This record gives sequence, C-alpha cells and structure tokens, in this order.
Amino acid sequence: MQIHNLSLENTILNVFMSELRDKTIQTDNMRFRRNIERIGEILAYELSKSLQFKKQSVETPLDSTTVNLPENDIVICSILRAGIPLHNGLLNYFDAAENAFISAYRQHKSSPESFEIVVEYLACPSLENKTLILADPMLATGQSMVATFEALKPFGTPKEIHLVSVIGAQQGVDYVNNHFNEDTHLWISTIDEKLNEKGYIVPGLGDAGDLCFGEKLQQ
Ligand SMILES: O=P(O)(O)OC[C@H]1O[C@H](OP(=O)(O)OP(=O)(O)O)[C@H](O)[C@@H]1O
Ligand SMILES: O=c1cc[nH]c(=O)[nH]1
Ligand SMILES: [Mg+2]
Repeated sequence: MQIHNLSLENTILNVFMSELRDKTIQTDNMRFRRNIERIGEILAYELSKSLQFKKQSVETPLDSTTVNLPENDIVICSILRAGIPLHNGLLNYFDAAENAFISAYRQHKSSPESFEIVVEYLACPSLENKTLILADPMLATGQSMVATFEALKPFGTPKEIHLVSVIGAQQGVDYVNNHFNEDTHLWISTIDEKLNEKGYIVPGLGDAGDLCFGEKLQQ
C-alpha cells in the first residue's frame, strides 16, 4: 500500500486538524462537520494528482486551447455515519463521481472492549474497472474499512482503490496495509500512536460520529 500521510508537511490542514481535536472547539457540531468536509476537499485535491489525465480541447469565447483532464470513472463509497461529511468534501471536488453508501458499525457484545463490525445497509453502483474511493474519517482497528471492502466485492473489480481517512492509529494502518494490495493508496491527514482498550484512537479526537451528529444509544 502507498501511504500518503499529509501531516508530514506543514500546511493549512493543521488548523482544521487541531480544531477537530480540541475538546472545546469540537463541541461545535457544525464546525466539526465542516472541518471534516474541508479535509475531504484537501484529500481529494492530493488524490487527484494520482489520477490519469488526458489532453482535451476547450473553446473559449476568443480561441481554443487544450487542458489535461482526469478520465477516471470515480465511485466514492462512504461508511456511515461519520463518513458523510468526508463524502461531501470529496464530492465537492469530484463533481461527476458516482456514489455508494454502506453502514458499518461496532456492535458491542458482552463488554465495551469487545465488539464486531456489522454491515447492514449497502447501496452501490457497478465498480467494474472504476476508481474506488473508500472514505471513513476514523481508521482505528481498520476493521470497518476491510469489512466494507469485502462487502463491495460482488459489485465488480475496481481498476484502482484509494482509502481516504482523517485520523488513523498505527495499528489500523498496519491492518489495512496487510489486507489491500500494494497498488492501493491511503490518503490520510495524520497517523496517531495507539488505540485505547475500547478501540478509540489516542490522542485522536473522540467519537467522530457523535461529534458530527450527536450521541446514539448503544444497540
Ligand atoms: O477502524 P475501526 O476500528 O473499524 O473503527 C472505525 C469506525 O468506527 C467509527 O464508527 P462507529 O462504529 O462509531 O459508527 P458511527 O460512525 O455511526 O459513529 C468510525 O466512524 C469508523 O467507521
Ligand atoms: O477513536 C475513534 C475510533 C473509532 N471511531 C471513532 O469515532 N473514534
Ligand atoms: Mg462507522
């Protein structure tokens, strides 16, 4: 897997990241969602550098010129719930992308420490020969990303796969690295050191789904 960790460079992205993490600022749900969306836009821009471009002609009112335009057929697949603002950010740049949505959530069994990933809802176009972007802001254990990829297999074989995330734990990055082939790209804003006993990223930012949309009752 090719890992593109954007935190290795100092950019304006650091401002959005620090606001997502800051426990006083992150309580503003609208700002939290918008910061994830803005990071989705930045990650889309970075990812776009790896697409295939073809020279096209454009007629201006005065003359004609040529411009290199991407020719990939993109499908953005987001993992509900927290994937929604990241999805919006990607779609803000990839205007013509097709879209897929999947629900993957942690179902806790006997204790907060033990959970399994449950996939229930899936809406997806054909992925055959497409450029698949799998988006989830949190890459904690990596199990949601891998479970989603397995659930998408009946929809066709993508030409290329891009994983897009905001914060990963090193353990989750290693896990997806073992499950996806070496041509897969991971575009990620930052990689944190560890997970706690409940599978939360530390220092991380807390529960991204709740910070976007409010607390949910455990099932
Ligand atoms: O890498 P993993 O260990 O699989 O964890 C990451 C997943 O956990 C969170 O979802 P959550 O189950 O909290 O659902 P939510 O988005 O509805 O809050 C997050 O949004 C990811 O989908
Ligand atoms: O730290 C984490 C891990 C999984 N999901 C979250 O929302 N936050
Ligand atoms: Mg989720």
